[in-house]
Amino acid sequence: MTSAGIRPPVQRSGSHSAAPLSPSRRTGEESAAEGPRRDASGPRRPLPPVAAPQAAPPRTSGPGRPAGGAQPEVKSQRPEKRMTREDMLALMRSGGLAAGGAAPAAPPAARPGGGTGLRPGMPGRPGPGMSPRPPSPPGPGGLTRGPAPGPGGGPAPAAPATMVDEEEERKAKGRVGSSADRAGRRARRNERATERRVTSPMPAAALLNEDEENRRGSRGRKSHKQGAHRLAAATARKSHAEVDAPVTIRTLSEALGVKANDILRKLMNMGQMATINANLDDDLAAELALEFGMELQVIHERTAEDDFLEAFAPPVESENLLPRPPVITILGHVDHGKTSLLDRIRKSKVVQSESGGITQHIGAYQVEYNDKPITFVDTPGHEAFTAMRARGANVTDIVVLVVAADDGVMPQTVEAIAHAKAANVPIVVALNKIDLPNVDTTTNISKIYGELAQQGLNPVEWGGDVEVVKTSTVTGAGLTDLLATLETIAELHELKADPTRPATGTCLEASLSEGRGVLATVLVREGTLRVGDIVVCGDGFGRIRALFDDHGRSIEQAGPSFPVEISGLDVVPTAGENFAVTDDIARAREVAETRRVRARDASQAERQTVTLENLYNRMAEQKVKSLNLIVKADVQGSIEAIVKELEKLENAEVPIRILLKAVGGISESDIILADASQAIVIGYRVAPEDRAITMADEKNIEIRRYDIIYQVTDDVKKAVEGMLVPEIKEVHLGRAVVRLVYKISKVGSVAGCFVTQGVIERGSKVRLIRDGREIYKGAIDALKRFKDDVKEVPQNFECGIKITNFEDVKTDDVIEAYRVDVIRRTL
Ligand SMILES: Nc1nc2c(ncn2[C@@H]2O[C@H](COP(=O)(O)OP(=O)(O)OP(=O)(O)O)[C@@H](O)[C@H]2O)c(=O)[nH]1
Repeated sequence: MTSAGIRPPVQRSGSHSAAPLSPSRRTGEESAAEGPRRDASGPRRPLPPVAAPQAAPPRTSGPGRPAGGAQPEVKSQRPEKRMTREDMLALMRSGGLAAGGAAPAAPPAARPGGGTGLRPGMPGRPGPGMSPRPPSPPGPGGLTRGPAPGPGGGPAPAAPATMVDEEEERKAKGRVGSSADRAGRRARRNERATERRVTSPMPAAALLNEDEENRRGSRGRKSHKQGAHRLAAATARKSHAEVDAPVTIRTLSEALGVKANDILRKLMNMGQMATINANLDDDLAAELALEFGMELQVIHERTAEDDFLEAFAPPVESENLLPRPPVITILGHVDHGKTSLLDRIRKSKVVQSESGGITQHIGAYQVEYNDKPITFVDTPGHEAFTAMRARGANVTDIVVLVVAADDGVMPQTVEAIAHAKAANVPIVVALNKIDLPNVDTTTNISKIYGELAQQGLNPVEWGGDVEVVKTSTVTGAGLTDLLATLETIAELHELKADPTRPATGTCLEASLSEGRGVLATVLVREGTLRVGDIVVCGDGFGRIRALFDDHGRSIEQAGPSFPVEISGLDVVPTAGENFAVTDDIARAREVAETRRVRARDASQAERQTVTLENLYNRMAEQKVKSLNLIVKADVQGSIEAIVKELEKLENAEVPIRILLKAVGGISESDIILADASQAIVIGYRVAPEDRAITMADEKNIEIRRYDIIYQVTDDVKKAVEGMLVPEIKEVHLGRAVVRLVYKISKVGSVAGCFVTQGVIERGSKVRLIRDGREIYKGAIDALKRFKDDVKEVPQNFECGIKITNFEDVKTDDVIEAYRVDVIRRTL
């Protein structure tokens, strides 16, 4: 098989929109998107002793605060500690509240007189207590006044910095000038800082920069540098990013503005290891981007094939859609009369103008019934039928299942049923050879009806929905009924196509003929194929030199559902390949050549198939919609027992489809069916044939062998449970009211908050409530207490909150924090 098999019809138009975050990698209760949270099952931890006022170091008016000194400003013994303006400055200084940012090593001096910088009633912010002050030199103790950071806060990591700082740092790195130069630069910076102090109505950020300069000593330079990168990443955050395909960790890191190491860490959390230059598939890249709060668009260069594949877009409802003939495939057990049935139908129902003996030229033909054509595809058996489907070419609208009345349902009948069911097409049973004298029309037929019903084909006569037509290819009995039934079913399905489009369809068979070159029998599905059309078929292309119908007559054009033989392709395509007409020979060549290259690559690439373990992922990716099983067992009794047990696992959300249940070893046919149907093969006390093992290896089909029934059901149950959409439970954490909003350049709006209830946790989800109405839903990007990143802030404490991608936060807004628990469901 080449990469040229039928592909999904609609292709991207220049770019590929990243898929939404797939739940595939978040099994159970783990979900990185939910951010850090407590164990859903465990009781909430007691609030940390963040605010123990007794423990608070005393505050002094100077930068250095000797331990145990007086604490004149703090009169209240309440656990509440209001965050002062200095605190907030320190908070911003520490990296503007960037997630993962860290506290600076040293804060500015504490404000004499204290003050509650976050108090809403503060006159004309900044008020007296917040009057801009030049930064003080760092001192021991810094702003660690009041409650120490909660246990979650931990030791302050490396300090982040602003983009400006990063720029300075960059300059500093390449510094070659004299100390005089540096002094000059510093003077200019101080000048700018003074200007800012004078003119800025909200000098916090300005102060931050200046103070950053001041406190940046040789010792702090390294940590600053680390912090600068971190902040650069954080501040560069946006809600949308674009990256060219193929995406690597490196290019993704650049596009998102986050460190490659952080991406690698996320990947590791997902259980995947990668190197910085490893290619990521688009979905994974998008998922990783979402982990950093960004939507990712992967830009793919548009190729000739992308344009070409647009031809396969499904027909749009339009006035051009006209009824088309049904395409029928005949399947059944060996010797039950498939060929005879086809011959008989053809001989008796060929177009009247046909004269003389009938020679079947191609593997498909049309007959007319009630002046309407019906197309029959003459495939050599259900394996070919399924192999074609495995290539994505589901050419059949209806299957006629031939069952000999003297023989009944046989192993290959069962297989044929499975293949037809897997193709999801209606089945009409032709109960053949009813002319045979040993066929008792009552006993034999009701026995066969029972066998059919056992296979899920309940005859209409028994109140089911499967039409069974009694036929004889010897007498011709029932053939007209069969055609009438097929016509009715086709009408019910309203099969339509647009004959005005450029033709597309499927290659049914192909060969190389001496003198005539490459000949391919194709079935037109949409549009009209004409002599002279430029065609790409699989990895071949060419201009159609001649068209022949199923009687070998040269024709000029062929419409929907019409089988024709074409000549003019440059290479022999494989049965099941698609074809499409294009108007540009250069593009046709380009597409064909690209496909040849891809075919070579694809043969080396690993196939993505379904296993019991990866079912959940595949389902989440919408690549699998049910659990498809093929059950082969030693005896009928085992099958019945397994099926009965599996029925107990039935549920509406994850249908279990047993495509085939049969006695006997696992054959190649089973593997082909599994391949085409994304099914898992279950062998109960049976072994696979050698060729089946080889094929299963080649196609990466999972064969699971058991000898105890409960092991089968246990495994299947686990798989079904894994496929159930997990329960999403929202857990309220706490509320905080916004008392003051700081706009910090390159960081954005930081809400100075007071926690009124519960606890606010870093990484929790939030709702922003204004005047009783929810106006935004998002997540906490950073949570600070004074200068420190903290894991959580309990009731009656102040904190700084930066909400991811939200700048419109206002005083008196309420921030409601919650977490989302993803609970794995069981049956
Ligand atoms: N009496 C009787 N014999 C039939 C009928 N249909 C087919 N046969 C005979 O059954 C035998 C097998 O018929 P085929 O048409 O070759 O069966 P098949 O299913 O195509 O067989 P394979 O191609 O080998 O899978 C032939 O000898 C036919 O003449 C029927 O309706 N009545």
